[in-house]
Amino acid sequence: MELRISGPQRLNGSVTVSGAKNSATRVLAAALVTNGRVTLRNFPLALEDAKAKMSFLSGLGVEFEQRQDRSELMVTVPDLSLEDIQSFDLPIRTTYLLAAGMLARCGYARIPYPGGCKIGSRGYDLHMMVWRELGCEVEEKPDYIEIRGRLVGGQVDFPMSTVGGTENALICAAVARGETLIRNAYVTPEVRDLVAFLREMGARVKLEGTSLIRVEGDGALLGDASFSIMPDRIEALTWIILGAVTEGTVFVNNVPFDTMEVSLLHLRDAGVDLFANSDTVMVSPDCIGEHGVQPFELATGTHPGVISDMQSFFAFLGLFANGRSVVFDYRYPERIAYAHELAKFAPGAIEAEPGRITVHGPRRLSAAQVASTDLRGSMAQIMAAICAEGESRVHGVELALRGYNELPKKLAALGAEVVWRA
Ligand SMILES: CC(=O)N[C@H]1[C@@H](OP(=O)(O)OP(=O)(O)OC[C@H]2O[C@@H](n3ccc(=O)[nH]c3=O)[C@H](O)[C@@H]2O)O[C@H](CO)[C@@H](O)[C@@H]1O
Ligand SMILES: C=C(OP(=O)(O)O)C(=O)O
Repeated sequence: MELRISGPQRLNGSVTVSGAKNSATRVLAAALVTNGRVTLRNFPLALEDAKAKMSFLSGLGVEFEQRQDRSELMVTVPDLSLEDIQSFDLPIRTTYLLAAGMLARCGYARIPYPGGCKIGSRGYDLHMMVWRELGCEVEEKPDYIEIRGRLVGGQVDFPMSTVGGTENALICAAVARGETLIRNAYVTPEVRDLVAFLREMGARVKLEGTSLIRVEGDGALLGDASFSIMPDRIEALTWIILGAVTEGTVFVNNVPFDTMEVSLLHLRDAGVDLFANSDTVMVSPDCIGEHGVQPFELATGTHPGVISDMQSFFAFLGLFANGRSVVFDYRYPERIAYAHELAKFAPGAIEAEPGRITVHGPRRLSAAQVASTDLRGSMAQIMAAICAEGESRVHGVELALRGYNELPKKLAALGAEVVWRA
């Protein structure tokens, strides 16, 4: 899918941040461990990653009911049928989170190999470690990973900060028989959301500090739950940065400030002074002082710092800064393919090498034809096209739709004139 955009465009209007992709898609998998009915509010129903997971789960017999107008999703899980899975083609990252529900219901699981954005090495050995530590056997088959056994409590020691590993261990432990201790857990805001959801279903999860989690399970499925997905901090930052540089007045609603403090601090340090109340940010030309956006240097890494998924938006902001900005990414040093595409809007302004992107600003952007390489990179390219002089084409924007709920509607609400081509 291609997006054609004639710029530069000044954006005005208001946009409401949706439920977080990196919570909703996890909570959806965790809903498999209930024998009750789950109602998910603030659920990003149009998100491609959520739709892909729902479609796979429908094939296993999971029943969904949607209320589009209220962003609600009702989930009921009758018995799962794993023998008839026709295709294991599910190109999203968190397939491994489906294992807990399958194991708890069927005594075995068959899950697609984890996909997701191609942003460098993304192993899954720690997931296999989780299943094994909790009493199961794991076999890598040609088309899927098979896990067999009954989940029993155990001790999971992570050798590194892993979001996915922590989530997997949590969901498995919630339906395992006995106590599970998760050490060196990595508790991000989205992981906290998952913990809150598991508790809502009746799981006994105790956080001791931020890196030790104790889960008490009795080997049974959990109960009913009604839960509201947290707003997406990455989406919030996207609209704030876009609003700040397009010289209109943009209101961003439903901003989860407490989950993105460091990112907002970096924006302020760069001279972008936001107007904010309890959950709304207003950005207008007045937010940027008379000396313009200031160059900055920052490193993405683990929470509460700037996470890697926000990297491309800071690189984009660097194009408007008065001088040389540097963005380091220690977690995903190979996450630079998009930067080569972004550079086409300002030849010579961006140097990308593994782990480090240098941006020489300020630059007037000119139209370009670019290819999406990953979700956040695709969105940064759309932002650049809105700011660039002339008609740009961004190819492969289905990657952006993986992570931005109702993107066409939101761009239209901000007055962006864009043409979507299949
Ligand atoms: C710590 C971190 O920054 N996590 C990010 C990671 O989460 P995601 O959950 O995808 O990845 P993890 O946090 O689990 O993994 C972080 C690192 O550990 C490695 N690893 C992980 C699991 C495993 O079994 N073996 C293994 O080697 C990965 O290759 C990766 O380099 O990507 C997401 C999408 O960009 C981001 O939203 C998360 O903020
Ligand atoms: C890379 C991302 O997601 P995933 O882990 O689903 O590929 C992201 O959300 O930016």
